[in-house]
Amino acid sequence: MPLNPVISKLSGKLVVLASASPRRLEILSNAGLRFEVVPSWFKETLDKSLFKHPCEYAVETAKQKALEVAQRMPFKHLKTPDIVIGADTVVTVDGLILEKPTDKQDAYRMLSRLSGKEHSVFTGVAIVICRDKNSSVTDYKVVDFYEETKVKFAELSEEMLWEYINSGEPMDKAGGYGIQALGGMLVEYVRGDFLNVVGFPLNHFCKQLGSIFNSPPASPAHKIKRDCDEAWTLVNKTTNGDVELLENVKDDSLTSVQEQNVMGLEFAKCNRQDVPHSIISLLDGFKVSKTLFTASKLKVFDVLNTPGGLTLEEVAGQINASLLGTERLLEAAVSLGLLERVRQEEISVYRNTEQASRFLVTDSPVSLHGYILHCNDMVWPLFSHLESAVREGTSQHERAFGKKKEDVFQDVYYSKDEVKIRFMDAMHSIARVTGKDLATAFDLSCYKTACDIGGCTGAMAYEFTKAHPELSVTIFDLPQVIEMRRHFQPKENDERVSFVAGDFFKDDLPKADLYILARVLHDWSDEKLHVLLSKLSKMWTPGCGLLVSEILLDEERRRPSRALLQALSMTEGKQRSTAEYSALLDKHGFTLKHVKHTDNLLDAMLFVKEEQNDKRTLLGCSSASIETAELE
Ligand SMILES: Cc1cn([C@H]2C[C@H](O)[C@@H](COP(=O)(O)OP(=O)(O)OP(=O)(O)O)O2)c(=O)[nH]c1=O
Repeated sequence: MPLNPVISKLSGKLVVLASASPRRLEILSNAGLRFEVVPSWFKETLDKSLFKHPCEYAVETAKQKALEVAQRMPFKHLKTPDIVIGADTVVTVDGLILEKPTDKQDAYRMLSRLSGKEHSVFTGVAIVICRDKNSSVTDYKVVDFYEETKVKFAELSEEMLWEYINSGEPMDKAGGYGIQALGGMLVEYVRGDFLNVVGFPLNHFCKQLGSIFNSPPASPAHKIKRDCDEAWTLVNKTTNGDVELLENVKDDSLTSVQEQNVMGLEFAKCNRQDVPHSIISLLDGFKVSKTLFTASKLKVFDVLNTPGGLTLEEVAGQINASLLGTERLLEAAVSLGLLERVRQEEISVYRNTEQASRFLVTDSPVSLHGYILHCNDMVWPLFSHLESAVREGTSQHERAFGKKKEDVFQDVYYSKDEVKIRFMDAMHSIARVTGKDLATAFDLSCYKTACDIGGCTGAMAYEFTKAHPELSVTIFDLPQVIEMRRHFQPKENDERVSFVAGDFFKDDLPKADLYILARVLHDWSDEKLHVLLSKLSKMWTPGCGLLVSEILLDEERRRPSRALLQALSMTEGKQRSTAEYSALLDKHGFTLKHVKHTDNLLDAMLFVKEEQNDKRTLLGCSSASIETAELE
């Protein structure tokens, strides 16, 4: 009697392991599974930057490995497998994904990065179920999942490192080590499934097989909480009634994983059903935000922007704060992955993680510092009156800032220079982080002049001119904003960027081929927007385009929660879905042509006006770009 009844269900089926890994072969055959090995030819070259989380990268690679074998076998091996199993193991540390080292130097870089630290090992697994529909067509269903294990390395001396590298063991292993052999000596502790580190999460795999092959799940559906978004989208698209049970818990599982991820807390440990992990994370969310705000306000990330890092005493001295308070702040920031603590010559020093250096240091080109301070100084006080906002259905500016507000932009935010600059800095941060993605979201080669309405400091405009050498951009914003923009002079001077002062609700807009409305529409009610959109519509000439950038809600208005949370403190505007924006603009004759979900803070939509049937004249773009401009 095999230990796991599911394994026996596979007897008589052609099961294929799409992997050359001897470790996977050993783990699965030790479990009593009978299978053939057909190594995958899929090259592990997916663009890592396209994945929100390393687990998604590992899962997608595993899926591609398995599908490649499933599709090749009927032709090359002249038989169709029943099940193909693919897997991919990656090590993640400091926001980086480490795969197999390319050479000894690469192994050295990986291992010295892991030295003295805890890291995560993710194995993504894909189970492809193949069914011959007829002699020439095979139907594939994919179930995928991942497992995370935490591993802590001891401090490794140079001598140990090189001795281990010269043993040859690191070269075919993710992260450059093999925990099951000599590499085991480098490890202080392991949290989670050991076999997952070795390359295959056997326990989780058996549970998944149980779900697929009809045996009732070992416990209620929540068992699958650790699966990621991609996996269940696929299940949803491709599987039959058996797996719909899993699909039903999709939303719960996503909420749990996503919310925890957003807060920078550890990934859900969802094996325990009796602990409300996701609720605890939500409960702690405000502490997480405030830790980030405080560290940013005290310029901890600027102070730590030095190559070697600083001791606690040095940081406390530089930020002029108490030793105990600084220690608590730094330790909390370490736990959130914002800082790391390493031992150097018997003393502990703190240093920025790569993410912090990139996004939290004030003078980084993509710094979020300005936006973080805005959240601390302007949004936090509003949220502390959320209960009143909900009861009254009104903005809480008066309670939070002691000032009645008529027009949020002119009265509260822009009343003092210091406040103006802080607000502009927030917009400037967001524009710098999102600008490149928005500028390259669509083929804009047919436009020569653009007008960025409410373009603030011009940070977005500079990204557009950088991406499009033929384009000139005029920023149209309030006179006070244009006057204050001198505080945000760009490093390089670009003569193709100019500024015009005016109020987009009252004054004439500059003439342009392309209008840009980035992060403007959500701030206003439909009624107010009709004023702006009518004006835009009147100035419209054939060939013009309108690029709208916002956080786009899904059609059920459930995600991303970032948009809905932002709405809680909004004044008169609202967050909208793509269809809602489309309907709003449609009233003024604008037709949505293309939508781009950028995976950045803002998404993009491109609108045109179809006054005649001849799209070519209207868009003024080449026929090739017209085809790609069709709505997805
Ligand atoms: C971290 C770690 C990884 N590994 C191995 C597991 C995997 O075989 C390898 C990660 O590379 P993978 O690309 O996941 O797998 P692979 O190239 O060996 O095989 P295939 O692509 O054909 O499936 O690293 C260990 O053996 N021990 C360890 O401690």
